[in-house]
Amino acid sequence: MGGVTSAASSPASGSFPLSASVPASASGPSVPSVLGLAPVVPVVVLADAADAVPLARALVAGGLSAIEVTLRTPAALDAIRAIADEVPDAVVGAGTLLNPEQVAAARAAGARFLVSPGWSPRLLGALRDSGLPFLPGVSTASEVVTLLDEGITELKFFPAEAAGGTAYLKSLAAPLPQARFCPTGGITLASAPKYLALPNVGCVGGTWMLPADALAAKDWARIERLAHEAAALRD
Ligand SMILES: O=C(O)C(=O)C[C@H](O)[C@H](O)COP(=O)(O)O
Repeated sequence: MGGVTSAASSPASGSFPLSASVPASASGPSVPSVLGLAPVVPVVVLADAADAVPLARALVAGGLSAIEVTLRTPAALDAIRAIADEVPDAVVGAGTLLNPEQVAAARAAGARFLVSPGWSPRLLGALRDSGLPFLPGVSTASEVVTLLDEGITELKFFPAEAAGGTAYLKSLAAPLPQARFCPTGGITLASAPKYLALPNVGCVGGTWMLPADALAAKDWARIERLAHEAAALRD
């Protein structure tokens, strides 16, 4: 596993104007890889932070211990904090990060990895400086080339199904084999194995194990069963 290499390699000087606006990460030990955490990462949208701990316990019990909590709701930071404090077997991360302020807030809440649906130079600088493993979202070959040039080899492919799915990822693998992805967006229990079989895919993200009606009913047993089914995809 290559790990998140952004801290290790700096762009060739003058190679791309982005270099000027992306602060170099503080040097330090390399951080673990998001793609190495788990084959399936549940993407959680929580309306009520009180649901965070029982939900995380159900996911962990089902075998999904890397959990991305999206910053799409006001409850998200409290949810991350609660999982970090009370579910030691979970590895909680923050998703839907759009700006440096959210990166700082997610890190302070206890997020251990960071995910964004896309990237900007400012956001990328904050992700790098966080010292945490991160996955910036991309959906085109040019973005992959741009971020590879910045020394970043682990990426989220979003929105996976809408942007071209497995065929697109296969096409990227030929010229850009060093880029590895966590495809997310529209992936299901049925389609996940096709993604996980690709050499440039390290994990997939999705919400299929978190149906809205199960969340609304606080049906943690059902979510645990669905998590178990998803976790079995690694076998
Ligand atoms: O919130 C983010 O940061 C995102 O990038 C969006 C999520 O990855 C998708 O919402 C996944 O949801 P499904 O398509 O239901 O699997």
